Amino acid sequence: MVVVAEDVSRAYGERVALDGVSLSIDEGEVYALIGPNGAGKTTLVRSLTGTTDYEGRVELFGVPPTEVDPQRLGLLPQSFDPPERLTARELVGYYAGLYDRARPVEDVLADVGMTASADTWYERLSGGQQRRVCVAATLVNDPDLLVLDEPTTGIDPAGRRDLRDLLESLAAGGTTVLLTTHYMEEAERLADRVGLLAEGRLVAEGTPDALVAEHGGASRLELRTAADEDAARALMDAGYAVERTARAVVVSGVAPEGIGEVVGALAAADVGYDALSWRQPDLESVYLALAGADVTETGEAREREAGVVA
Ligand SMILES: Nc1ncnc2c1ncn2[C@@H]1O[C@H](COP(=O)(O)OP(=O)(O)OP(=O)(O)O)[C@@H](O)[C@H]1O
Repeated sequence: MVVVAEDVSRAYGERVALDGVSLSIDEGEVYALIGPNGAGKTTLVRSLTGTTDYEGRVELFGVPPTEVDPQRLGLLPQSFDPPERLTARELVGYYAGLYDRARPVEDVLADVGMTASADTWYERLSGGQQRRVCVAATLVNDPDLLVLDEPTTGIDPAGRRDLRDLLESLAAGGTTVLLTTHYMEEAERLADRVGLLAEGRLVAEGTPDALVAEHGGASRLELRTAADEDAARALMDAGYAVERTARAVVVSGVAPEGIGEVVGALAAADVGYDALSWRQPDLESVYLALAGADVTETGEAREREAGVVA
C-alpha cells in the first residue's frame, strides 16, 4: 500500500473537520475524494501529506508523511501562491531546482499544455493557466505519489480533459494518484476508487460502478409538460412509479426500451408534453443520495449532455 490512514481525526477548536477516517490506496491506483464544501477533503489531504497535525495513523510508503523522501511525493495544495513575477517556465524551473532528479522543464510544461504561454508572467496568466502551472510544479520530480487538491478547478473543459488524460497515463505508468474534485464526471471517469466524505466521515467508498449500483437508485425519466397533474395521474394509473418535482414529472425505474410505453400511456390519456429526458443513475446520483448538497455539474447540464429524447 502506498497510502494507509487509520482512524484519522482533526479538530479545529470545537469544529471537528475529520472524524475517524480510514483508507488505503494501492500502487498505481487513482483515488478520488469527493464531498460537499467543508466535508474535510482538504483537511484529509493535508493530514495525509503531513502539512497539518492530526490524530491517528498515517503512512506513505510505510513511513509517516513527514519522513517521506520529497523526491517521491508531488503535492498540489488547494491554494498555492507562487511568486507572481516569474514566467511559467521560470517557475517550473525553480521547482525543478529543488530536486536532485528533475524532469526537463519543457516536457513538464508540454504535459500541462503550457508550452505556448511559457514566457508569460504567472500573474498575467488566466486562473486556469495558473492552475496548470501549479500542476506542472507538482510533476517536476516525477513523483511516485501525486496528491492533488482540486487540480482542475478553474480549468476549461478541454484543459480538464487533457489533465485527465495526463493523470491516466501517469497512473498507467505506476504513479499513485489521490485527488479531490467537485466534478462528479471527472471522479467517475478517472478514479479506480472513490471516497465520499461528509461531515468529516468517509460515508461511502468503492469503485464508481459499485457505488452507483449500491446507492445510485433507479433511472429517471423526466417529462416537461404543461399538464403535470394529468400526466402524473395517467402514468400512475398505468402502474408507473411517479414523482412530481417543481419542474417535471419523474418516472423512476424505466429501462430505455420502456420509454415508448410511457409515451404510449401519455398518448392514450391524451396528455401532451414539451420535452422528455432519460438518465441512468451515476456518481452524481450517489452524491445527492448520500451527501445531498449542490454539485458543480447540475442536473440541467447532465440533461443537455444526455440529449432530449423526444
Ligand atoms: N485552518 C482552519 N481553521 C479552522 N477551521 C478550519 C480550518 N481549515 C478547515 N477548517 C474547517 O474544517 C472543516 C473542513 O474543511 P476542509 O477545508 O477540509 O473541507 P473541504 O471538504 O476541503 O471543503 P471545500 O470543498 O470547500 O474545499 C470546515 O468546517 C472548515 O471550516
